[in-house]
Amino acid sequence: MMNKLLIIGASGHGKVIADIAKQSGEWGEILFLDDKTEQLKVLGYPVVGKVKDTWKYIDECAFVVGVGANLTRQSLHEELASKGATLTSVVHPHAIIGDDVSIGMGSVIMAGVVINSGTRLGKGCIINSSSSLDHDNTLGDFVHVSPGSHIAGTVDIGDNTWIGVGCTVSNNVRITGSCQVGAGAVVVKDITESGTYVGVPARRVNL
Ligand SMILES: CC(=O)SCCNC(=O)CCNC(=O)[C@H](O)C(C)(C)COP(=O)(O)OP(=O)(O)OC[C@H]1O[C@@H](n2cnc3c(N)ncnc32)[C@H](O)[C@@H]1OP(=O)(O)O
Repeated sequence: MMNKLLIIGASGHGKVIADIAKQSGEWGEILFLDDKTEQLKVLGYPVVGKVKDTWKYIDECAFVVGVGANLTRQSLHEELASKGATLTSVVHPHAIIGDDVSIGMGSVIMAGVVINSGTRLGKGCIINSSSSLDHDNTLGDFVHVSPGSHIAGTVDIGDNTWIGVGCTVSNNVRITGSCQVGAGAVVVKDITESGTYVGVPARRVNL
């Protein structure tokens, strides 16, 4: 098994992934590729090049995309997959993951998360700090559940949907793909059309 982790993106989200990877104890070396930073090290880990340098590391590293924006994360993830890169998930040792939970490749599970049994996550998801997914949820690909959000049981969330910080989603609700659910929203009914939803109860807004 590879013991070098290469994180694409060295900004805030990438930095948190590096910290989780270190705490997991699973990686001997942690590296970044980043197109913007001029820093040689971030959080003490070397920035070894730009995203175009991926090919240099493809045989020796496992990869995870450390970009919060769902569509950008998806496109980088898919580019890596098409080049034959090994994509990996990163799970904080203080996340509680129940039995019969599946986590798609390239997903990141942060500190304080609880995921209960029967829940399925697609690839490239972010389950951010102190959020919870109760039993039998199904999340598509490249979903982001922001910090402190709570998703009750038997909820479906479609591809690329972003659940903002501090949201609540009631049980048995379906949220279609490509939605933004604003900070603090409470979703109590199915959301069947992509768009932005805010408030309590959550309603669609045209921003
Ligand atoms: C570790 C991390 O940091 S993970 C990232 C966590 N971040 C988040 O969860 C952020 C979630 N984002 C939001 O809630 C955003 O406000 C969005 C996506 C809903 C809307 O963003 P924008 O399109 O930039 O809207 P903007 O800020 O201009 O607000 C437009 C209007 O909607 C209102 N509004 C915006 N967000 C919300 C919200 N969550 N709930 C209620 N009203 C809202 C604003 O007050 C404003 O109203 P006004 O026109 O009467 O002044």
